[in-house]
Amino acid sequence: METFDYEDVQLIPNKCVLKSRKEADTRIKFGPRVFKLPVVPANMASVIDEDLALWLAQNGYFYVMHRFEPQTRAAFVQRIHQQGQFASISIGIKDHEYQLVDQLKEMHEVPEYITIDVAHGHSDYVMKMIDYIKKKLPESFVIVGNIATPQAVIDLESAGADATKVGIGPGKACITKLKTGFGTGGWQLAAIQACSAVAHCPIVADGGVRYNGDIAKSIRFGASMVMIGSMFAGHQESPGEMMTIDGQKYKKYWGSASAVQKNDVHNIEGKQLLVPYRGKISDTLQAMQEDLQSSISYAGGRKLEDLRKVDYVIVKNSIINGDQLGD
Ligand SMILES: NC(=O)C1=CN([C@@H]2O[C@H](COP(=O)(O)OP(=O)(O)OC[C@H]3O[C@@H](n4cnc5c(N)ncnc54)[C@H](OP(=O)(O)O)[C@@H]3O)[C@@H](O)[C@H]2O)C=CC1
Ligand SMILES: Nc1nc2c(ncn2[C@@H]2O[C@H](COP(=O)(O)O)[C@@H](O)[C@H]2O)c(=O)[nH]1
Repeated sequence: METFDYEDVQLIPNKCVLKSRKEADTRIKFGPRVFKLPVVPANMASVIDEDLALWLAQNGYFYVMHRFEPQTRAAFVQRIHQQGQFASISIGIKDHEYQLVDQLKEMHEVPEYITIDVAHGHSDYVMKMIDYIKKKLPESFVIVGNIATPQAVIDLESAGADATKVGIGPGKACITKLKTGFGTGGWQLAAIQACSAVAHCPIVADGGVRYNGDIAKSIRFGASMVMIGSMFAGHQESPGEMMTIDGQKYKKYWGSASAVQKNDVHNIEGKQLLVPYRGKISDTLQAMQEDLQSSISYAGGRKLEDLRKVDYVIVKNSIINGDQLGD
């Protein structure tokens, strides 16, 4: 298999058919709804909270609320539905997580989207949870992750997944590749290509995006939606604490499997770091939209799908993407 990552690939332009980049359509139908952009902030406690989730929904963006305040999830679904917005939550696979599914069913509060969020998603226990959700809440669109291989896509789609989320180890706050030797770190883009080649359902590319152009590359290699953590963690609206060092502003960004998140020292596969402060999230989303419109124009197209057809070259190869172990 040919391996490559975001920084190894350049897409090749085609003749432009647009008078203005504003004509390029970045909308995506994902599950039951259409969103302005094929981009979603990561379902991490350092990236999203309930206020940001509501803002994203109200403004036409997809969101996935994290699962690290487990007792608040049912009330969140109820509250966001009362405000006329869609509910999109995360769930784990431990025994107590089945009670949340039961509770939502009893409350008649069906989330439009449920993301099964575990480190190693290609698992019998994940398939058991898919089966349970599909029996109890069949109207929910179920996204399942994280995975790294075509076989995982095949198995999870067979088990009922409506979308699969690809990316083990490419994240900025991730140390899985260093601690376990496993994952898609250094070949995340090739993993997206391999997984999408067998997929019948949408693929979410998750982790490793460092520049807006990586969104277009993700779409080119088969993603329908792109999940991003570090590039969304530094905003005014982001949950992390603000810090000022030598006059520069930063926000804290920590992994979901970090000691900070787990409050534990066992099975740590994430770290905490500082990311530059970036101001309002609406400005970042606007810039992402403009850059993606420009990408569509370079592709010689009018809409997102036109990115799928462009040629590319591999310009070099990388392994670790510049990431390092934390303290
Ligand atoms: N995308 C990525 O590269 C990664 C993402 N993460 C994120 O960190 C968070 C915590 O994930 P996770 O630890 O799975 O959540 P949980 O703590 O909920 O663990 C999931 C369950 O699966 C079991 N399990 C078995 N094998 C594994 C394995 N290799 N890795 C993890 N669990 C395993 C765990 O048991 P036990 O703990 O006893 O083994 C536990 O019961 C999630 O949000 C996840 O997305 C974490 C690592 C990698
Ligand atoms: N191995 C780990 N991966 C993690 C952890 N927390 C989150 N993640 C994954 O990273 C992406 C975001 O990646 P980024 O490159 O955009 O910052 C996120 O969606 C998860 O899949 C962790 O503790 N360990």
